[in-house]
Amino acid sequence: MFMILEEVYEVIKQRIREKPEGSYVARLTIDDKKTAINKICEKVGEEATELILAAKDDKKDEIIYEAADLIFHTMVLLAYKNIEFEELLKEFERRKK
Ligand SMILES: N=c1c2ncn([C@@H]3O[C@H](COP(=O)(O)OP(=O)(O)OP(=O)(O)O)[C@@H](O)[C@H]3O)c2ncn1[C@@H]1O[C@H](COP(=O)(O)O)[C@@H](O)[C@H]1O
Repeated sequence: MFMILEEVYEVIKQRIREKPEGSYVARLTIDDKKTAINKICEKVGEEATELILAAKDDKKDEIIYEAADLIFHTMVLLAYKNIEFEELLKEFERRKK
């Protein structure tokens, strides 16, 4: 089940690399580095706010939807910074008690 995150991460990396037409990730990352990182960070902030609002409204479906949006945009940020998914997993492993 967790494999899906890794699969999406690989697609995100491919979109950043090849910038195919019609790709949301390509649209978010196509500009010069400063603009791209600003656009990605703005989405991360926006999705975090939407998740907070959903949590406060106590609407389970919306919480799940907004959490997925936030995780997705966080993955775009990590991939754009050339961080491997494996490196994120290792950090969780390191924290495991
Ligand atoms: N998981 C996602 C995913 N989650 C959310 N989103 C997009 O993130 C955006 C969320 O922003 P908002 O909630 O603000 O909605 P919006 O108003 O439409 O957003 P904006 O266009 O204004 O930025 C939407 O446009 C969603 O389509 C995603 N877009 C793509 N993916 C995955 O990423 C892969 C690559 O996508 P493309 O780059 O589009 O090929 C796909 O195969 C999917 O697996």
